[in-house]
Amino acid sequence: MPLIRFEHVFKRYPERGEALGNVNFEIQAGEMVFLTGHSGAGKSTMLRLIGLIERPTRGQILVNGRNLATLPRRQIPYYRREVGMIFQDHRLLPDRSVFDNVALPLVVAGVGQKEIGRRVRAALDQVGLLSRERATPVALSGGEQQRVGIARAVVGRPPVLVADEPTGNLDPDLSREIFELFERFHYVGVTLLIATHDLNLVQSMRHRTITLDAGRLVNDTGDW
Ligand SMILES: Nc1ncnc2c1ncn2[C@@H]1O[C@H](COP(=O)(O)OP(=O)(O)OP(=O)(O)O)[C@@H](O)[C@H]1O
Repeated sequence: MPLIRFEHVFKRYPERGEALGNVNFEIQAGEMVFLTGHSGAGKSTMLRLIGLIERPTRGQILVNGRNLATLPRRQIPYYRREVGMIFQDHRLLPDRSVFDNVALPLVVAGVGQKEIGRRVRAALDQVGLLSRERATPVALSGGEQQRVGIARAVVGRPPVLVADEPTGNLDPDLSREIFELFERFHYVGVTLLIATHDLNLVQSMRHRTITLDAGRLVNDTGDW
C-alpha cells in the first residue's frame, strides 16, 4: 500500500511562481527515501505539503490512507500526529528541558502524565539521550540537539517521518550517526522521507532517491 502518493501536484506561491510542477510519485509503507535537488528545487515545499503546513495549488496528496484535500478541518490535528517532522534548525524551546521539549506533542494531544513519562523516556532512549532529560537545549551539542528534535518527532510513534535537511548544520561523522538513527526507524517499519544536500551520505547508504529540479521530479532511483 502506498503510504504517500502525489498525483499531479502543483504548488505556486503567489509572489514566487511555481515551486512544484506536476509531481507524481508513491512511497510504499516502510520505505526510506532520500529527497535531493538544488537549493530552491522544491524539497521543503514537498515536505510542508505532506505535513499539511501548505496546500497544493492543484493535484492530490494521499498520506496514510487520507486524502489531504478532503480531510475535515477537525481531523487535521490527528493527521499531524501521524507525520513526525524534523527540521534543520530543530526548533527546540530553549528555556525548557529536553524532557519537556520531547513531551510537548503528547501534552498537546492530552496524553496522561504517567504515559508521557514512559513514552518520553522511550524516545530519549532510542536517540541515546536518556541521561540528558533534565538538560536545556543550550547545554547540548548540535548533534544532541538534533537528536532531541528527532525524539520529539517520534514520541507519538507516527507511521511517517519527514526530515528537512536534518544534518545541514552537522559535521560528516555526526551526520552519518543521524542517518543511521533514521535507518533504525526504517528497520522497525517507519516510512521516512529525508530531504538532504549530503550526496556523499546518500550515495553511501543506498536507499531510493528522488531528485527535484526546479520543481519537477527529474529522477527516481526506485528500490535498490
Ligand atoms: N513560503 C514561501 N513563499 C513564497 N515562496 C516560497 C515559499 N517557500 C518556498 N518558496 C519558493 O519556492 C521555491 C522552492 O523552495 P523550497 O524551499 O521548497 O526549495 P528547497 O529545495 O527546499 O530549497 P533549500 O534546499 O534551499 O531549502 C523557491 O523558489 C522558493 O523561493
